[in-house]
Amino acid sequence: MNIELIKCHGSGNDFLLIDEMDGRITFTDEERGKLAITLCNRKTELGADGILFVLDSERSDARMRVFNADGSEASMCGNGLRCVARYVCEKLNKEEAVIETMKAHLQVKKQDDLFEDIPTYMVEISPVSFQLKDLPLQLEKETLINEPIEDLSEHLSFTALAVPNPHIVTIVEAQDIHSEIQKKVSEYVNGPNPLFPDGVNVSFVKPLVKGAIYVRTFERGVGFTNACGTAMSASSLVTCLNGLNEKDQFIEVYNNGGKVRCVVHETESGYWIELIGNATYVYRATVQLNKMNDNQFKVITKDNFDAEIAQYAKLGEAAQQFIRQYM
Ligand SMILES: N[C@@H](CCC[C@H](N)C(=O)O)C(=O)O
Repeated sequence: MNIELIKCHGSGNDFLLIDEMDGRITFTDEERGKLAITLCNRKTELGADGILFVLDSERSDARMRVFNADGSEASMCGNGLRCVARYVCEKLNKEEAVIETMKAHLQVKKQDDLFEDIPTYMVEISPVSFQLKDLPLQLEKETLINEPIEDLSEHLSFTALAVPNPHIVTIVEAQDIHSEIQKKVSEYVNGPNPLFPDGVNVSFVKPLVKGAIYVRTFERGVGFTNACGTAMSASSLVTCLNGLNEKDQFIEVYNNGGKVRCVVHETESGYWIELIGNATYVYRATVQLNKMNDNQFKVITKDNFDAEIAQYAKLGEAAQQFIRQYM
């Protein structure tokens, strides 16, 4: 079978986007997981952090399902949702839309370009929960806010939250960002362990100046990525709770793939976060897939979005220059 796909990224967190909306192509869940393992493999011509499947939705404009590179399905993906937002808005010729995800129907909206000629979208990150059962994190307490987790580290304090995929966030000094500790902690909580039966995304946050933070994330089901949208949203919220940033104000979130902008809101029903950033297309490809032969595949056509790639490289360089001043 032939599959048409778009390689895209949000802050260098890259995905293969496959449209199942028009019914010409559809997969079972088992096939989606296997496809993610095969096509996301970095040793192949494609390679990505995950696959975004775009499907029809009964209530919303479209539905997104996200599979990590290891074949596991995630309940949410912020950077991926921006790419899906662009794809769906352009397909339906709309400026805004609602996308169904595993646990919520979320607003997405085209924004003014974050940087010259960079297609930019806002996506809603919600619901947010601090209940440990929602991650899950198996500790004898209901929440964990700025507290050590004995098995992980003697000096780090973590906040656990689901947005709604699971995250732990710690605010650190530059030396912790550059040390091996994040890798050690992340591999522990994403391997067989008594605390996180489903694994967890692990973010180290370094405040840069008021209104600007740097976030590095080890993603469940992937490993270290250039950026993780839900993690940057969760981290922005945690910095507000710690008095480092303000609600309802822009927080510039720098990462190894560029930067996004978050705004934390609190309403009667809880917190939600605006995640604003690029939705960049890298190439459009046709892939010939042999399902009968272990998903072996061949890339038949590949058309690069050269102008978009070049423009994003400028944003990436400006972001890295900013980070270097403070780290
Ligand atoms: N990269 C994503 C999150 C993808 C899912 C995550 N690895 C998980 O398993 O929860 C993002 O941008 O939010």
